[in-house]
Amino acid sequence: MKNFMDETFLLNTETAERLYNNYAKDMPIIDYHCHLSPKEIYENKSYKTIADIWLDGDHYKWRLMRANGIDENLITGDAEPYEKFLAWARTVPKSIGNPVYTWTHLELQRYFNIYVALNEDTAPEIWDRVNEQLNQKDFGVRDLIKASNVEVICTTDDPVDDLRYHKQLKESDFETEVLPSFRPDKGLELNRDGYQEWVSKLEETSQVSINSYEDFLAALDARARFFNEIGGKISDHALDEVVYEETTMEEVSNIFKKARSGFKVSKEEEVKYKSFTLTFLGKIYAELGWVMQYHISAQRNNNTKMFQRLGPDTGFDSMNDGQIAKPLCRLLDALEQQDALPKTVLYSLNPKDNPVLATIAGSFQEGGVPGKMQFGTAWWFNDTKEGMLAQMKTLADMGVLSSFIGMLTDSRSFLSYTRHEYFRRVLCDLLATWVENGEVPNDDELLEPIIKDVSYRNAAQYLGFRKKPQHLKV
Ligand SMILES: O=C(O)[C@@H](O)[C@H](O)[C@H](O)C(=O)CO
Repeated sequence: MKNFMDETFLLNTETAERLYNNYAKDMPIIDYHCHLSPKEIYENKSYKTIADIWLDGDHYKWRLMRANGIDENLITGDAEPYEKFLAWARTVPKSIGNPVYTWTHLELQRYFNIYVALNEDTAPEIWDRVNEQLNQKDFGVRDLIKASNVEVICTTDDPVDDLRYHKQLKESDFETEVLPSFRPDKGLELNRDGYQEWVSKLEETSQVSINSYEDFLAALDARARFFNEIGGKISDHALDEVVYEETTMEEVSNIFKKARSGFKVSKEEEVKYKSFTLTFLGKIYAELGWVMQYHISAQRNNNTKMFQRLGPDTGFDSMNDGQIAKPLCRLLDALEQQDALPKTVLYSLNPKDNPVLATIAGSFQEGGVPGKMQFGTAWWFNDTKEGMLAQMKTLADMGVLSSFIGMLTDSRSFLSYTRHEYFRRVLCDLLATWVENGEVPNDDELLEPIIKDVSYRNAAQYLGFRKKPQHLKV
């Protein structure tokens, strides 16, 4: 029997241990999608307690605590940090099998050198030992990022954001690149509250007077180029449902005018507006050489009472089960027909879509760009051992696993980089299984480059971070 989460954790054969320790373990991290605050990175925020860094914004933990019957006051309410930590310590042992159980202990091990299981009995000691370290001078978020060997962080940013902290970080001596991702969701949701205010902010930040849909597009273009100047290389869209209908600039201009006059537009009009706007944005991304990410099939903010109380991204979301294949293919094909399909990463929150996305990606690959179209890593409810295995097996079954750009944290916590270790262990154990079963030669000349590419080098190449010579040394 193995010891609890020892150095062979998730590595079930000597082959797996060799592959992970020799080729994955020490690779740098490129975290190309997360929700960390660039302000907190710039200010090198430090935390007083483990409750602050663990429980202040991580809705993965909040969901588990609710499922364990913990009162909301001890989750997002005004309970004392120590009481919230004890409530989490009561929840962790109940959550065996959940990745957050594993990540909790990986984080205790990797950042605080604590190798005991967290529960009510060990909580007081862990609270004291962790907080003592957090209050030392070299435990700011920049120290945590550096200790995690992170080379690039792509945050998620609204086009109307002034990116002041990205600019200041770029001018600072912080070695990790912190780059903005262009996330224009609020400009696509013209029937949602806040759309008019958002367009006004877009007008102000782009300095483009928006009196027509063409002006609106020009303003979006201006902001994308601003992001590009600051070093942005990636965009991101939440397509909770995928829609596409042929339309024209004239038709959508009239829809835009109707929306700007304060009227709700019909579902058909919304679809046409989104279709034309997404196609326009895709062309910009292609011209700038950016990567375009589509995060598909989230069903968000299901609990109205809690959405009104806590807002979005607070643990009340689920998978959507919409049909995505046809509209997604039509959207991508519209760009491809104009030779304007950018490098694209397709994620779905519903694993029923895994083979759909893997085969759609295969419909739009292009010579000269290995893995141009990516079936993206297991996302959100799927970034579990089984979810990662399912995604990589589907990709291997239907595409080229060795071109995969690998894992991201998608997190709001500065301790989440252990998710890359978790992923790399799952990857190496998967390849080792194929070797042990005789499906793949036990040949490190074959296996080493694949592991290093999927763990790090593909993301560096795909996102255009390859220019740093040290990238090529690993
Ligand atoms: O980018 C998204 O839409 C999601 O990742 C969302 O931010 C969600 O709250 C999340 O962080 C899941 O990991």
